[in-house]
Amino acid sequence: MTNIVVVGLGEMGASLAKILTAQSDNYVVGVDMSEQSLRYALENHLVSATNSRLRDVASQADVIILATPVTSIEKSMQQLATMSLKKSVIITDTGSTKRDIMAVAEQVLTPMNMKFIGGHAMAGTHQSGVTFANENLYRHMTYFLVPSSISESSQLQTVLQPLAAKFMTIDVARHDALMATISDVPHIVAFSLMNAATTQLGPSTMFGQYVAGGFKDTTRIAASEPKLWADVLLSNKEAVLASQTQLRKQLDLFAQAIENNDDDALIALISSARESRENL
Ligand SMILES: NC(=O)c1ccc[n+]([C@@H]2O[C@H](COP(=O)([O-])OP(=O)(O)OC[C@H]3O[C@@H](n4cnc5c(N)ncnc54)[C@H](O)[C@@H]3O)[C@@H](O)[C@H]2O)c1
Ligand SMILES: O=C(O)C(=O)C[C@]1(C(=O)O)C=C[C@H](O)C=C1
Repeated sequence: MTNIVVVGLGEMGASLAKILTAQSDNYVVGVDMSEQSLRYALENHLVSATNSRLRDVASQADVIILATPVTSIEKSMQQLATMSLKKSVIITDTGSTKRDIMAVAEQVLTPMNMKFIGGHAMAGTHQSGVTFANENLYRHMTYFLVPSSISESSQLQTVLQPLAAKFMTIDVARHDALMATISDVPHIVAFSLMNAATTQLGPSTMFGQYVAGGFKDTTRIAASEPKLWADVLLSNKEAVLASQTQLRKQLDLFAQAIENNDDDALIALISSARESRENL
């Protein structure tokens, strides 16, 4: 029997818990600060048992999965470093950025000989909370793994095999630079588009009836959880700011071309984007 503790029963954690609980050789304990989420998880068989305190269940765990916002993941890692855990325990997380989390791992877990493997699935949606548990969330999706200096990922991959994800080992710097461009700045763009629209048009209830696919597609992720995204953006500060500079340059190129009535420049900019999007 593999004892798995999942901390944070939101979309990512509850989906993991649901898939792992369905395996008869797993015993999955869900931990969350929301009593309501714990009750929902138990009633809907997403977990085998629940507890509101990591401290009460960590010592029995073979695998601990931290699936809360990034700053809470770091706090849990610091708490785990002070606890008496199984020697063989594997600790992992689901955080969207890896630099700060891996730094905490090396700072507090490695000295205690606790193995940590950073995890991040390129899955999920703008929705949050336990009711969005989805057993197909990870299927065929890229799942990045970042082992610490004393760990390797094969054992964790075996435990997570039921997710049917595509596991890929990656180094921290490459991961976070990639995320800045393909996930973090796109969220900033969606938040900014939404705020720019309401600044110009008033509350979205005033213009919602007129929007079609263009606005809906480009702003879906503006409905994401604020604390989660504040944590992501601040934990990938340098890469996000660098990527945002590139975006600003692109916006300036469009502004210039429009200002100059430069049809050729606009067509070149749009054609280049169109070709890249078609080849995505
Ligand atoms: N949503 C996505 O698209 C996505 C994708 C990949 C990775 N992630 C990462 O996975 C993590 C979880 O994201 P999510 O979308 O599942 O979030 P979520 O908002 O759906 O769920 C977070 C859960 O953590 C609980 N929680 C928060 N702080 C806690 C604490 N200190 N102790 C116990 N429980 C706590 C909340 O009650 C909630 O149930 C984040 O680090 C996020 O960056 C999210
Ligand atoms: O599809 C969405 O709603 C997402 O935001 C998923 C998404 C992304 O593509 O940026 C969000 C955060 C990541 O950590 C991984 C995936």
